[in-house]
Amino acid sequence: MVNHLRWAKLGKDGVTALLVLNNLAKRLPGDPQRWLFRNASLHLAPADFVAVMGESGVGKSTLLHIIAGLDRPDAGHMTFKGQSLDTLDDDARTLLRRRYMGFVFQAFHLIPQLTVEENIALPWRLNGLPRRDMNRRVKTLVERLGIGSHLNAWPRELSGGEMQRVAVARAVVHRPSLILADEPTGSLDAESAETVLSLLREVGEAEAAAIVLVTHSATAADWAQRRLRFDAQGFHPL
Ligand SMILES: Nc1ncnc2c1ncn2[C@@H]1O[C@H](COP(=O)(O)OP(=O)(O)OP(=O)(O)O)[C@@H](O)[C@H]1O
Repeated sequence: MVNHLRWAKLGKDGVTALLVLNNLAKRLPGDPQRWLFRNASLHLAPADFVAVMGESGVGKSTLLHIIAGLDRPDAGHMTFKGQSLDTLDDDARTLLRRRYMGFVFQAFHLIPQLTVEENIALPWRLNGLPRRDMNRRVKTLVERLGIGSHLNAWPRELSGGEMQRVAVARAVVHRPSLILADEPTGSLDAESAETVLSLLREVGEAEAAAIVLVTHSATAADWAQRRLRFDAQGFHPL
């Protein structure tokens, strides 16, 4: 037990881990006799930027959901900021996710009843961060992402690429420690994709936030410091 905790807190180079996945496994949702993936082990330090590639359906989104506490593994262990996630209940996971994580969902998941500005500001408000700094933070992000003229629009009025950039702004607005981005450039042209990736990298550097970027794009993956392939046997260096 002591050894496990020591390993969880310190990487091989002695850097304190932000996130440690230790042999995570998940059964196939529709066929629990079979494994979707096994042996998923990963060590992320603050400011790490990792790209995860892999065939469609291997479980990359499922893995991100597990890291965020939106799904549970069927085996294995996880620690975040040195704390074991294995025994946390759903409320505690929600609090941890809200404060320390930012998630860019593949399907965006913007809230249709909120404007663009309200969607982006939501994590800021939910965390009770100082209101006086909120508008400036949102404005900086939307201008950087080229969606500044849509602040008062409803999500249904946006193109797919605009929705995706709103989702990116919402994922980073509260300066999370860990950004989980599921295909965050999938709906974007090359120039917008570059804007999004440079913003993610900049936020990562400024806040020492770690980034897990799931992508099918080799160009997008090139922005990361480390590239990994994910399959039914876990992670492999690319
Ligand atoms: N809620 C669910 N119910 C049933 N099956 C599911 C559910 N969620 C995911 N799956 C299945 O689990 C497998 C992994 O899905 P997942 O979305 O994690 O893969 P992925 O690697 O992210 O794929 P892609 O690259 O296409 O986004 C797929 O076979 C999918 O059909």
